[in-house]
Amino acid sequence: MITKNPYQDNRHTSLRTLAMPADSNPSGDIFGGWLMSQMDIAGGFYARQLSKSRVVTVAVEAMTFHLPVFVGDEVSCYCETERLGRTSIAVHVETWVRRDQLSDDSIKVTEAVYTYVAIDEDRKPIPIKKPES
Ligand SMILES: CCCCCCCCCCCCCCCC(=O)SCCNC(=O)CCNC(=O)[C@H](O)C(C)(C)COP(=O)(O)OP(=O)(O)OC[C@H]1O[C@@H](n2cnc3c(N)ncnc32)[C@H](O)[C@@H]1OP(=O)(O)O
Repeated sequence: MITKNPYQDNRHTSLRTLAMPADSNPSGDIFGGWLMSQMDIAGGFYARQLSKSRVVTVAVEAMTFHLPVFVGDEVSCYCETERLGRTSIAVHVETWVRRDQLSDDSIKVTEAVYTYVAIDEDRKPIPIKKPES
């Protein structure tokens, strides 16, 4: 199902890459684990930028694979803050793919909520400064 990608304006783009043959299973579908890894990196960039500190992933919730990803798909991960805690940030990550390079049509394939914790040099949680509104 092709729908309008609400993130098309690139505001929340945290990662864009290409699904390669080495990322696929013998049937030609892209491994879910590869996608989860890309989404973790995307959410990590987002959380790091927001917290201005090193972050580690503490939990992944509500992982849903809506549709398969194929070799050659342009894969984009988009991030939004789901919840900002004292030392943690929950990031809603959506993954959309584009198959036809000549079209702007995109398909939402995966979404999940990744939670990151800001840490110091001793790997201890540290408070995240609230962004000024
Ligand atoms: C331009 C330059 C570029 C530089 C280039 C940099 C690249 C940058 C991008 C790459 C980004 C890669 C992103 C991947 C990052 C990993 O892959 S990290 C590897 C996998 N993760 C780990 O190894 C983490 C292992 N776990 C831990 O070390 C400890 O559990 C933690 C995370 C430090 C937490 O320690 P803790 O003592 O449990 O802390 P605690 O005070 O109880 O809880 C801290 C917070 O976590 C929350 N929390 C704890 N458990 C949970 C849970 N199960 N669910 C939800 N929240 C939880 C608590 O509620 C609390 O939140 P707040 O209420 O403070 O907001």
